[in-house]
Amino acid sequence: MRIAVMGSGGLGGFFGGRLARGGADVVFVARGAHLAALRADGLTIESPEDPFVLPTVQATDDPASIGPVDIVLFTVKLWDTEAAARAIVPIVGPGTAVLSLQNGVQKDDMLRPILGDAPLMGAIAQIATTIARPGVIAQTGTMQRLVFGEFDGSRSARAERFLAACLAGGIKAEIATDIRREIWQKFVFLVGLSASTCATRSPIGPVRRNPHTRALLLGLMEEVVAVGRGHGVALPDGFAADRLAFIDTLPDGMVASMFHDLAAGRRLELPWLSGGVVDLGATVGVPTPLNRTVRDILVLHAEGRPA
Ligand SMILES: NC(=O)C1=CN([C@@H]2O[C@H](COP(=O)(O)OP(=O)(O)OC[C@H]3O[C@@H](n4cnc5c(N)ncnc54)[C@H](OP(=O)(O)O)[C@@H]3O)[C@@H](O)[C@H]2O)C=CC1
Ligand SMILES: CC(C)(CO)C(=O)C(=O)O
Repeated sequence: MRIAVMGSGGLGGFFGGRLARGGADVVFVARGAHLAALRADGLTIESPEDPFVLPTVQATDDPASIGPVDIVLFTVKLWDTEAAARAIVPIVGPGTAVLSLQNGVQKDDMLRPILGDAPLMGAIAQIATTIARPGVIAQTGTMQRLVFGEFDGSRSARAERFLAACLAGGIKAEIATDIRREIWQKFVFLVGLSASTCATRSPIGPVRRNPHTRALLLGLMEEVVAVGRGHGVALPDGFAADRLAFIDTLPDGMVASMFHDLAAGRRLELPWLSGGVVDLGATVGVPTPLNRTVRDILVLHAEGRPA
């Protein structure tokens, strides 16, 4: 199976590395010092449960040079989506599936005008990874799960083939029957975690223990559920409370990736997290005052600190 990883950072480097280890023919699209390191020294995955090194990998900054592929793992930050989507047009053939593992619920709608409906397969990733240094991806914790599926709910041959490639590489993967709901379910949790930890500048432990911030966390997630339902997604009753119970099982020091970006003065995916909740709420008349407040508190940091 020939796979291109469009954006070989924390997420793409980790899953692309495991797919290559499992025997897939993987080409990593990267740039700058990270690309130079991948070419010179291969890819290193630092992980508490399963570290490994691929001494040589195929890496390029020019997707057009790759030729048609079976799968594109689309793993750039959300602000790079349109440019990266245009760059992969030459490698998307009639049988190619494009899986955006990005966060948020608007990602596939951003890809659709550029790539069309047919290549898109829905997907979510549950993992915590980052580029530790050029050529090196670090995984925090041991959680790793990849869920994907066709938007029409069918169990397609291309999804089955990709599942087999994932399992061969040691990825905990599964095919979903309702991938849109899966994407929203992750969104509920992620918006709660990112908004509450970033707004309070605190990891999740203290947030969930204090009654005021606990209520804020629950309220943020309840708004996402209401917006999702407004958009026709069958999120179950009590789903926000269910996610709060899940959050109670996380380590005290857990934060969202947006917290790391905020702390480091990097650009934020805020417009597609709490900002996305506000925008999508407005289109269906669902009020989102808590997410609006978080967005408005953080918006001055959304472009990152000037260099
Ligand atoms: N990391 C994680 O644990 C998780 C991340 N996600 C989501 O996945 C997405 C990706 O996140 P993450 O992997 O952390 O981000 P990273 O910044 O680590 O990786 C993205 C990589 O793509 C590169 N890139 C962007 N555009 C191009 C281009 N045109 N050509 C070549 N390389 C390009 C970036 O390069 P440069 O640095 O030069 O911009 C960067 O190396 C986000 O939406 C995030 O929310 C979801 C679940 C977990
Ligand atoms: C919460 C987590 C780590 C789950 O994958 C995530 O997606 C993020 O912080 O961006």
